[in-house]
Amino acid sequence: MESIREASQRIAKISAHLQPPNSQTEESCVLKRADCRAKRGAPGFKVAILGAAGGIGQPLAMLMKMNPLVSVLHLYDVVNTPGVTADIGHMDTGAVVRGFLGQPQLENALTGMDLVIIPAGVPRKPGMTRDDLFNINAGIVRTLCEGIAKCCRNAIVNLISNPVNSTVPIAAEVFKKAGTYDPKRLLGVTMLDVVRANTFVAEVLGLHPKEVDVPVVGGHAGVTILPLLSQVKPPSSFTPEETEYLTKRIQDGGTEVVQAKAGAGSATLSMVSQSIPFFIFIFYFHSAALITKVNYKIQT
Ligand SMILES: NC(=O)C1=CN([C@@H]2O[C@H](COP(=O)(O)OP(=O)(O)OC[C@H]3O[C@@H](n4cnc5c(N)ncnc54)[C@H](O)[C@@H]3O)[C@@H](O)[C@H]2O)C=CC1
Ligand SMILES: O=C([O-])CC(=O)C(=O)O
Repeated sequence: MESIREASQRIAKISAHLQPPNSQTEESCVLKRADCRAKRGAPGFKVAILGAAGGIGQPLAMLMKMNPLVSVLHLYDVVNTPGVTADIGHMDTGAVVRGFLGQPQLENALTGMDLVIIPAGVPRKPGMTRDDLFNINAGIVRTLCEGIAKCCRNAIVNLISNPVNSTVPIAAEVFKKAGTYDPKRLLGVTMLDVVRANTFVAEVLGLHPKEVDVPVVGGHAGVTILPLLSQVKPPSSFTPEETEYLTKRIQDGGTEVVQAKAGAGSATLSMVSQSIPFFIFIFYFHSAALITKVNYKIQT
């Protein structure tokens, strides 16, 4: 009869793929990556998501894996990246997916990246302002940006972690200290304010949201969010009541979701919904150098 030890070994071997020794499951595979006919280096952008196992990180990773402009996708988090990487990695789209778990793997996650997107950190709970997240998220963003300055100094950096009004300046200071700061390559992601503004204004005007374009300027917290209702396309006029309602709803949109989720986090799906158009915009208009690189790769 099979000993308990042998049975345990056999079960461990069969289920090895469920708990890869690290995010790269190479050790547990019969066929090594080097033996595969598909080689790396397909044309496209190399994208890292830091905080990839979270409420924003997971759907964002899925959409990035579906994006034909992305050739390599690195998923980094301090928890759960093996599972998310295995899941996303089974999608039958072109990008090569690799997972990285914990601080010791941060540098590998960042090396060679063209675009780094950061939703790492804690979301707020009902009763909190975004500023209440500062003490925790500032330190997280600082550490991640120090890694970026060291490992991919020319990458475009998109900060999602709140308070965006403060995490962007923190990142700027880290990059200035490292001598890598380029204001054109550091962006806070506030697209959600535009998404909400288009939705709410369209509702008031009785139009489809895709027919409406509402410019929103300023920051990403309460009264710093400034919808320019006088500049709405198509040109529209609003009653004082409509102006007050729209301004308040757009400015408090994040709080509306936080309260509705009742402690289970903040906006994730609406946040990610416009990410692909936003990041395609970034790919094309914020980095001529990257586009040149991709064109070059496609031609060779
Ligand atoms: N800019 C915007 O429009 C929006 C920003 N946010 C912000 O995005 C952030 C993330 O939100 P969710 O994804 O909902 O939160 P979440 O808690 O679901 O996910 C955050 C992820 O970050 C990871 N993390 C924590 N410390 C880390 C570290 N040192 N290195 C790498 N990863 C780390 C966590 O393990 C977790 O997987 C929050 O700060 C939230 O306020 C949320 C919605 C909209
Ligand atoms: O409000 C929050 O905490 C998350 C956020 O930034 C948003 O939904 O706009």
